[in-house]
Amino acid sequence: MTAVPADLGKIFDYVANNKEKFISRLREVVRIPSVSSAPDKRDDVIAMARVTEEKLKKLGAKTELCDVGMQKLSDGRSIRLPPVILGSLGEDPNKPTILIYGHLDVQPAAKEDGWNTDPFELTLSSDGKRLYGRGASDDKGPVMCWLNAIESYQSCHIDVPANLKFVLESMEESGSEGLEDLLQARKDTFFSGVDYVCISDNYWLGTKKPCLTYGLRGICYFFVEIECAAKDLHSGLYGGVLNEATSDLIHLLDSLIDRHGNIMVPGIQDDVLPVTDEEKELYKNIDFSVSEFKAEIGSKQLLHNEDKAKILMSRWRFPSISIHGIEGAFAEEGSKTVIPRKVIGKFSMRIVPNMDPLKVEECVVKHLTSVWNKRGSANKFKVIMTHGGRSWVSDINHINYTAARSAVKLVYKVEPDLTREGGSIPITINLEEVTGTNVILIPIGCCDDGAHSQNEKIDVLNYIEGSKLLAAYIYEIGRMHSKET
Ligand SMILES: NCC(=O)N[C@@H](Cc1c[nH]cn1)C(=O)O
Ligand SMILES: [Zn+2]
Ligand SMILES: [Zn+2]
Repeated sequence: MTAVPADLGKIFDYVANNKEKFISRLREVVRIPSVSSAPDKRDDVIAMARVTEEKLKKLGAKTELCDVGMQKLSDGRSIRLPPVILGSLGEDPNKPTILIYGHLDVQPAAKEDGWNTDPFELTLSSDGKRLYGRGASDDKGPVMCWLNAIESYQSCHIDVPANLKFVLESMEESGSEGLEDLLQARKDTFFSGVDYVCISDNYWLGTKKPCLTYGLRGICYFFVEIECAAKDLHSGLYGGVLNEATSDLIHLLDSLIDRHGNIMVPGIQDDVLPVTDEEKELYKNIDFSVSEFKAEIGSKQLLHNEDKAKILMSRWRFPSISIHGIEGAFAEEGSKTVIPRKVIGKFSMRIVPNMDPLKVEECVVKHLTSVWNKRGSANKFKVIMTHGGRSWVSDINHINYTAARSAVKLVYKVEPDLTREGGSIPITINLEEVTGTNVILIPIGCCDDGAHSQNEKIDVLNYIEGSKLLAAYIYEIGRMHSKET
C-alpha cells in the first residue's frame, strides 16, 4: 500500500484531533427535523438548508439558495418547495472542478416507531462507537464529512487541490421535486466546467470493507386509490352490503407480485437485460456474507436463500416491487370497527438499466386497470405514478474511480469492492447528463446503519474516517487530474 503524503497526513491528524467538534457539527443538524414528506415540517426543512448554507459560507464558499417553485399536495393545497443550495469554493482555472451532491432532508422518524432514543437528538452509544439519529447516515453525516474535510485543509493551511461546487437539495426523500428543472436551467452556467461528480449517499455492502458504487436502481412510485362511500362506516351496521375499499385495494396490491417475489405485471421483464458471463464473474469476487446479511435484517429465510450472486443481483440488477402502506386504513392500537371510506395503496417498483419509467407506468396502469375491470366492483378506482426516476450505471475505468480507489487505500489500507446498489438517487443520471462527465458514489456508512429505519446510526469510525476519505479523494483528484492534463 502507498504511503500517505505528508500534507494528507497532516489533514488526517487534524480530522482525528477534531473528532468531538465534528460530532457536534452533526449533532447540530440532526436536531433539525427536516422531513421533506411532511408538509408541517417544511419550515424545518428550510431551516436545515439555511444552517448548511451558513456553514458553507463560513468555509469561504459563494452560495445561493435557489427557489425551485411550488409543491402541489394531495389535498389540493400548494406549498413552497425548499430551496436548493448551489455553492462554489475556488475558481482556479488550473485546478479540476468537482461537483458534490448531497441531501439535507430526512425520512420521518418518531420514538413511538420503536426508536430507543430521540431520533432528532444525536446519541452516542454507551461503548462510544455509534451515533444514533435520523439522518446520521442518510445523508446529513456524509454532507458534514465534506465540510469536515474542507475545514481540515483550511486549518492545516493546505491548498484545496480542486475547485468544489455543491448542489445540496432538500427533497431527495420525496422524489427530488424541482431539482431536475434547476439543473436544466443552470446547465450552461453553474453546471458547466465540471470535471468530476461525487455523491456520498449510500452504504458499504457490509460492515467492514469500504466500497465504491457504480450503479443504482431507479424508482417508479405509485398511488392506487379506492373510494367506496361518502364517509367512514360502522362495520356492524354496513358490513356485508357493499364492496369495501380496503378489500378491493388488497386484491389489487396482491396482483402485483407472487409468493416467490416474481413481478406479475405483464411487460415488466421485457427490457431487463440478460446477465452476461462477464457480469457473473464480477459477483464472484465481491465480499458479501449471506449469513451476516440475514442476521442484519433479522429474516429467517430469503427468496434466494444461500445464493450470494442471486441475492446481490436481486438487489442490484433486477426490478422489484415493494408495498409500502395504505393511507386511510385503520392502523392504530385497539380494535376500531370501521369501514374506511377511501384508501390509498402506496407501492414502488425499483427499475434497472434499459427500463423506461414511462413504459413502467403504462404497464402498471394497464395491469391494475385490467385486474380492476375483472373484479367488477362499483367503487371508484384511480392509479397514478407520483414519480419515476431512471437507474444509473457508470464507467469504472474513469479517473474519478481511480482517484477514489486510491483514496480508500490511503485511509483504509484495503482495495475497495466495486458495487452497485438497489436504492435510488434518481438525480444521479441527470447530474451525469447535465455535466457531461463521470459520476462516482463514495459511501461513508455501513450496510447496518438502518437508513429509513428505526435507530438509524453512523459508526464514529465511519464518520471520522469518512471525513479523511473525502479529503483524500479531493487530494487524489488534484494529483491525478494534473497528471492526466
Ligand atoms: N439514500 C438514497 C435514498 O434513500 N433514496 C430514496 C429515494 C426515494 C425515491 N422516492 C422516494 N425516495 C430511496 O428510497 O431509494
Ligand atoms: Zn439519501
Ligand atoms: Zn434516504
